[in-house]
Formats: sequence, structure tokens, C-alpha cells
Amino acid sequence: MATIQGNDRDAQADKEQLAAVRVAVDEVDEQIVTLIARRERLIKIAGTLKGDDAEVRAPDRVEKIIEHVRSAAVAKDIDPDIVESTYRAMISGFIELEMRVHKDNS
Ligand SMILES: O=C(O)C(=O)C[C@]1(C(=O)O)C=C[C@@H](O)C=C1
Repeated sequence: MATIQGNDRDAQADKEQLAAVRVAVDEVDEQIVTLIARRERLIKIAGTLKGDDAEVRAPDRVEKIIEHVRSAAVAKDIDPDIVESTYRAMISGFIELEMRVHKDNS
């Protein structure tokens, strides 16, 4: 009878563990998208409250947010550069959304 031995068993265990890790990653992604949806609702409201395009883009506010999330990353012992680049990409998308909302409201 064939049995799984040595390296084969390790490879099989790694595959199973990777599958479990991917299930957990998918769950985290669901939670992140839920939070992004909440953030989007707030950004849309902000877009109706601002006076002009410069106020929508608010570069000083963006830098404050980046500073804040970098500190939060350091406190959680994760890479602040990954958090910063994620936030810059996300905020850039939200600025375009907020610009559209602002234009529709003015
Ligand atoms: O804080 C604001 O004023 C927002 O509108 C939010 C937000 C963001 O997505 O974080 C969006 C646009 C501005 O450039 C700054 C920040």
C-alpha cells in the first residue's frame, strides 16, 4: 500500500495550511471591503460639505491621515510603508469620487 512519506507529507501539509491561510485572507478582505464601504459613505457626505475643488483635494489633510495611519501601523508592529502606499492608492480613488460628488452638488 502506498503511503505519503517525508517530503511528500510536508508538501501536503503546506498545501493544506496555505488553503487555510487563503480562507482567512478572504475573510479579512470581506471585512476590509465592509470598512471601505463605510468610508465611502462618509467621503460622499464630505463631498457635499466642501466649498471648492481645493477643499476636496485637501493635500494637508491627506498628509495628516498618512502620518496617523503610519503611527498606527508602527504601534501594531506592521510595515508602515505598506500601510502608507495602500492608503495613498485608496485616498487617490476617493478624491476622484469626492470630486464627482462635489461637482454634482454645486
Ligand atoms: O478628510 C477629508 O476631508 C476627506 O474628504 C477624506 C479624504 C480621504 O479619502 O481620506 C478625501 C479627500 C481629501 O483629499 C482628504 C481626505
